[in-house]
Amino acid sequence: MLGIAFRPTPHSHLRLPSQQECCLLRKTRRYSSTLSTRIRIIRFRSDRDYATGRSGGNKQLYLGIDFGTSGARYALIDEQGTIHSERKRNYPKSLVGNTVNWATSWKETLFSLLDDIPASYRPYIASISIDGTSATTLIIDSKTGELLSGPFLYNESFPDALPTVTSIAPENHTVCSGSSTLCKLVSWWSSNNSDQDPALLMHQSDWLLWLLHGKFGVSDYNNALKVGYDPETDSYPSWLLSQPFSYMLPSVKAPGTPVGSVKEDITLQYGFPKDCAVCTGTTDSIAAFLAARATQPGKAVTSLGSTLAIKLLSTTRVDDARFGVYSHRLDDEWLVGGASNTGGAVLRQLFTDEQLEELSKEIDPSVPSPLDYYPLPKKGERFPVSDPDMMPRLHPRPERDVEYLHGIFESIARIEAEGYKLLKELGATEVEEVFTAGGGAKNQQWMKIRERVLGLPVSKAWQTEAAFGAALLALKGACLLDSRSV
Ligand SMILES: Nc1ncnc2c1ncn2[C@@H]1O[C@H](COP(=O)(O)OP(=O)(O)O)[C@@H](O)[C@H]1O
Ligand SMILES: O=C(CO)[C@H](O)[C@H](O)COP(=O)(O)O
Repeated sequence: MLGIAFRPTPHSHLRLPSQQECCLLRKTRRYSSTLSTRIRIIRFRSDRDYATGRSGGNKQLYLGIDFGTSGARYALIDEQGTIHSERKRNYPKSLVGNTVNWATSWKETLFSLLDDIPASYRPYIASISIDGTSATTLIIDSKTGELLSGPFLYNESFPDALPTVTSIAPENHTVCSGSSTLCKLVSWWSSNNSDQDPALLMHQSDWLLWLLHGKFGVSDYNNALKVGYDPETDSYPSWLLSQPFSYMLPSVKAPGTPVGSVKEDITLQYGFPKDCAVCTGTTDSIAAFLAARATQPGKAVTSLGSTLAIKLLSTTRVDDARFGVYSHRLDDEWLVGGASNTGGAVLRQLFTDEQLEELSKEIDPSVPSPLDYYPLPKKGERFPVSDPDMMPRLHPRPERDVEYLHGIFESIARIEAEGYKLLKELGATEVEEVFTAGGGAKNQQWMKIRERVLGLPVSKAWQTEAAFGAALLALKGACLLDSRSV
């Protein structure tokens, strides 16, 4: 599968603390391992710094890899946030019978992307992190690493497990949704617990990182949220630890925490430094939030990828499974939001990216569309309505495709607006500005439609690729390692 090659061009925007500043921060022990502190430091840099793209001349590079719904991409940055190389690959369709063998496809994509990194950069890669789709779950043999079951994808629903999950978890807990990781685990357990060697639950990014560092069962508190991990107490709750399958749960660290070095055979094959660190990851929509560099409560990021995931920085935590609302931890603040199944996947069923681009030019975003759809790629919705049986609504289809597309954009914008309205009603900090990430961020007409429907400033995020956010986690992990060695 040919990737789409980007020329390795330095983008001089993000001004991260230079090596010297990192050392100073560490020496004064003021340096917080929290990422929001790091992003705040970045934010307070003057625009002049960004404009001049001052390069620290730093040789160390940090690799972030984003495993989204339709494809994966990497970003290779330095401490100044300059992107030295980036590349995207769609997933090869590794079929087993008529079904896609996702684990093989992701593994092939991971090592193809490592192959894509220019060899001249590889000896300088100090650390790596990977983000993946949330609640995408694999059941692994904890002795051999063999895949016992799954992957169960982020939007797959297991209603058979809901009665058990709702009987053990607190009311309206995040796990009380058919697509939660815990429902996937309970569904598997109910039909496999008797005859399996010690099995282990891994999330997509945990598993991909394990391929690099070789240590079983390490996750992060963003990916572990939907299996029941409590990011506030930074522990699994007793109602979960008391379950017979609790031995399958991974250990949990903060995103961007060093787990180990890249395995020797991989460092030799690719020419990475022998101490290249592999750091815990996060979910794709949180990586997109990190990339957008929003650091004040009230700022939000909408990831317009195959799905529509919203993340609002809030001083208050809000969780309510009735509506698919949950709060992720971002160091000492909360990312409140949810993920709808609407979004780019529906668009891709109807139009090619080229058609989207051409038809969008004919849309007048200032004129509301009278068409009222609920665009879904198939049955099932997670947020702002949690209903595994909700059917797509994409009719009547007008004669002209441009009118149809306008109606779909407007309808997705209405779902986005409903999502932010719901978060406010549930007590989250009120949204005041929305940055846009993902493939949909390139569409100016859609951006204007969203701005009109949301009644808020809506703009393209400063970095629209989640891979950049994952690279920030790799940078955080490298700084943590340095601070331990000071
Ligand atoms: N010009 C465009 N306008 C709106 N949406 C677009 C445009 N180009 C691509 N997309 C959408 O972007 C999505 C891919 O975005 P991406 O962030 O790569 O998704 P993911 O990471 O979820 O796979 C596709 O579903 C596609 O429909
Ligand atoms: O829609 C998705 C795939 O792109 C994921 O669900 C997305 O990661 C949102 O989950 P979270 O809010 O936990 O990050």
